[in-house]
Amino acid sequence: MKPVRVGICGLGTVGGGTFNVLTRNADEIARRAGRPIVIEQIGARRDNPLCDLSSAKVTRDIFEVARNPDIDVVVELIGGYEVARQLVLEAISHGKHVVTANKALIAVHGSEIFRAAAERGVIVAFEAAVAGGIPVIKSLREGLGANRIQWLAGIINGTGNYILTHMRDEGRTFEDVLAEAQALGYAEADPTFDIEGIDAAHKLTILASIAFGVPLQFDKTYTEGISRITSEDIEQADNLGYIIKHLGIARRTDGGVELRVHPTLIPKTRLLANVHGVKNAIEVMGDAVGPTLYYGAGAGAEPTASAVVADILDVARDIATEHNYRTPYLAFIGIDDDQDRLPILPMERIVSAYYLRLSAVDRPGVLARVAMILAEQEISIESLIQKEAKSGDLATIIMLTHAVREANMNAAILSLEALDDIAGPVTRIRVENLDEQ
Ligand SMILES: NC(=O)c1ccc[n+]([C@@H]2O[C@H](COP(=O)([O-])OP(=O)(O)OC[C@H]3O[C@@H](n4cnc5c(N)ncnc54)[C@H](O)[C@@H]3O)[C@@H](O)[C@H]2O)c1
Ligand SMILES: N[C@@H](CCO)C(=O)O
Ligand code: NA
Repeated sequence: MKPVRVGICGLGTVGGGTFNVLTRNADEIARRAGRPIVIEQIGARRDNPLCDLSSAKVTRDIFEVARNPDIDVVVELIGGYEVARQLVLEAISHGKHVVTANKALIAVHGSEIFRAAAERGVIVAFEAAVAGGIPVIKSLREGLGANRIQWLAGIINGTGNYILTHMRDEGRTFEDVLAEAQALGYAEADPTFDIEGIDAAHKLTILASIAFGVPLQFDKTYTEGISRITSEDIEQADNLGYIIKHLGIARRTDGGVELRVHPTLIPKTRLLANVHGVKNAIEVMGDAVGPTLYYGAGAGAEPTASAVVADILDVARDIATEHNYRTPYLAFIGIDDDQDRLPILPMERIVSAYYLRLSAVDRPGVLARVAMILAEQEISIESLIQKEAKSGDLATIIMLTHAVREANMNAAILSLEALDDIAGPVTRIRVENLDEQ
């Protein structure tokens, strides 16, 4: 059987892992693909010391790989937006299938890329782009194909989860744990993408597109990072039975789709609350199957390579198929129905429960005034703790509320902050209550 010839562009963490997995497991992979998969050429600025390149053909020009007539599949692992976009479009225009781990590229330029691929009859596969080694794209596209997806919620950034876990368990500083995550190859080239939720928003955009058949709309995804989470909030959440995680939530409602990434209190009893370190997990609720959970390593050289190579395998199996009959990689391609027009909801229209932390002057009537403001906005309190201030005359009030529209909560917070009794800004963290809605 004719081999499938692969060109790898970018030989960093994921590129190196992909080279090593493809080389080490070549026999097994060939049996599964029904034909050998060979690395025909590598485009890299520099060699990777973790790879034995003694019999590899290496070029410093990645575009040479995209144009190489002896290559069937171009694997884009350079990251970033513009050069990656040009490289992928160049490969497609030369009739090559593409495998990429680049969520930024898919979330922002995906529509253009998938259209070009559909016109040329080639595949663009991106399993590694979301939650690293976890086959969540495959699960959504194939395994859950019968379902109307109601919501999905996931810890989809390994670096952020690694930081939250080690800060909480070992009391280490944010900077210290981030440096470790970078050294382990988990972080993006610009780690603010991880910390500020941009990377998770890229991934959520992709998941929502597949789950709900809506176009990729990264710019409409609400994005809030973890850099303002304090150890006090982590401790208070803990006392109340919750763990704070950085969650991406996509939920279908009658009015549209909620698409949001933010720190979230999750009850400790939920499986998602027990996903630690670089591990990711995505819970998907389908109307037929009910809740399902996908768990595994969300970043790292070989876990991510596992997904890259699985996509190469898929391409190898698919190569003989007439392209008009392929399952589109994003659900919306070729579909023009109502789902295409489901809007992404502005944040004011999402519904969530909340954790609030306030510093209040410790004097009679304060709680009544706080309760009045919440009542005016139809916010019902689920539990309330008031703690003596360590010094001075301030008390800390911690509240959990029932679910309410974000617009009502915004209005309540404005009124609370305007009270003379309340010192400083009100801390608000959303609480995961998808099962109750
Ligand atoms: N690291 C992870 O755990 C992980 C997991 C999932 C997805 N990803 C994605 O995989 C991609 C690669 O990430 P990485 O962690 O391997 O990054 P990396 O920085 O380790 O590797 C990128 C490599 O590409 C090379 N490169 C960049 N531009 C080039 C050019 N024009 N010509 C030649 N070489 C070029 C760089 O020199 C570098 O070696 C990114 O899109 C990232 O978001 C990474
Ligand atoms: N920087 C990303 C890599 C995996 O996509 C993360 O930490 O999750
Ligand atoms: Na994946």
